[in-house]
Amino acid sequence: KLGLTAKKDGDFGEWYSQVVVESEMISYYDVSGCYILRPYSFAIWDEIKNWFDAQIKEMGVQNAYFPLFITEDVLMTEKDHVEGFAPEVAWVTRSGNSELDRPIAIRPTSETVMYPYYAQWIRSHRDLPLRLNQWTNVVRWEFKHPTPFIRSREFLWQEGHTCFATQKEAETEVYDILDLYRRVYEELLAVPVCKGTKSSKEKFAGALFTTTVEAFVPQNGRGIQAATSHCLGQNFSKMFGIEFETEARERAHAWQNSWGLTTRSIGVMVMTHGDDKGLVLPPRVAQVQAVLIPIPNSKLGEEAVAALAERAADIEKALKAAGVRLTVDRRDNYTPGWKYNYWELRGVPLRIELGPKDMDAGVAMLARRDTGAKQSLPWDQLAAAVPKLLEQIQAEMYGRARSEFDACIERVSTWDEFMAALDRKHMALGPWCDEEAAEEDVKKRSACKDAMGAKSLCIPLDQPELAPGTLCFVTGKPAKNFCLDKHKR
Ligand SMILES: O=C1CCCN[C@@H]1CCCn1cnc2cc(F)c(Cl)cc2c1=O
Ligand SMILES: [Mg+2]
Repeated sequence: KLGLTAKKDGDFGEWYSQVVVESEMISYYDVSGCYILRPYSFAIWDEIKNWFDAQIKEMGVQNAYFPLFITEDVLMTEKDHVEGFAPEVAWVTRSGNSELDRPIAIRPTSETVMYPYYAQWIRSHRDLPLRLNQWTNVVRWEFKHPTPFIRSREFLWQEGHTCFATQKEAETEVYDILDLYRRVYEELLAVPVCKGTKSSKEKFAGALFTTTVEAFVPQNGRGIQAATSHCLGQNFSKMFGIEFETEARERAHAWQNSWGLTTRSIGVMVMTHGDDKGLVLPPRVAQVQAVLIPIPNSKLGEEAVAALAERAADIEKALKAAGVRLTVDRRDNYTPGWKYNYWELRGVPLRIELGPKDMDAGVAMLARRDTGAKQSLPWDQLAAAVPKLLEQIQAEMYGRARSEFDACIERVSTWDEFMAALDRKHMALGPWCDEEAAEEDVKKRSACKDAMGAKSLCIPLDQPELAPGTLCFVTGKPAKNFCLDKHKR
């Protein structure tokens, strides 16, 4: 069975689920909230991992691996840090048929696993900076509706945990990493994001401040936290005793950061670019960037069949030599039309047709997956043109998504304008006093029968001009900055 029955502008959730399953990215699994990442989606995680890993290694970050398990005592090192999260911690309580005398937690994140050892390893300023990262899975037994890639009880991520001697070094890294996250989304996944700082209510309680890249799904008006980079200050180093002797022979607590990007990024890419025919993959992360489909004409003699096979082999060789990740679909048990649907469903950025007319004319017909545009090219121009066309597709996919994202942000200065923007499933960028009371107020006043009110996504790093005397659109107090909000559903 090929193709989708749901429409992206119809039942979005059903459309999304069909796309990720029919394109063979995901299989549902018999433990609820868990999914199988099949090769087609794992290849995208590989691309993201290869790029990001090379970047952080260039910054001097090293990879390591810490255990999956956390003892109850260690997890509870900072009771109030954990208490809000306690319901989502998964525990091992027995092995075989013998109960463990103390339950052991499965890591939901690794601060409490790593930091007691950071305290052992860091003694002197010479041991700093210590910058470790791990590519792992984590488990959070969430009860909200699970969605492939977006919210699952086990997911893959990288978690970076770094220690510095000074606040300045730590803060610089927070923003360096945040920009790498922006680049993962904008340059690899062609997904626009907004860089910002979380409000005090939305930030991670253990952090001094939290920075984030926020994505947006116009179809359902939902903002999505796409990655996060925290400055932890000295909160955790004081909690875990990560102290060092400074050059002036004084004792000081390390300044720490932690930062994470998860497989949610794949889901955001699917939601942003997919259409009613299925996936649309950005060429940078597409395992198959182009598929060549030779179309034999059974009426012609075997010399035509041989010529087609030879030409296909020539084109394959030339494009692979040009660095194009190409597949040739030579299956003789499917029609060309069937193959077109098959590769469109899988979002392959470029189809190259080689039919009888093309053979006569010495050309190949190129069809773009993102726009459907077709163009024919002489064989000897393919090796130069196809890589450029793939780059053009990447840039235009980003450009279209960026302008749609920007069109979904409405500047507001009054409560009514704020509610109107949210009701249009847009984000609202408004001047506010940046106080928790204002956020509580927004959440309560905006909660109407169907939506659960609004929440703030972030305080964008890139702030509009705040005219003196501008008032908070919620409390009427003097505004401090602009905050980006969206409907919570
Ligand atoms: O977001 C990141 C980036 C990567 C490293 N970690 C931080 C903070 C994670 C917050 N957080 C998030 N979720 C959690 C869930 C839990 F069950 C427990 Cl016990 C703790 C947490 C928790 O601390
Ligand atoms: Mg959570």
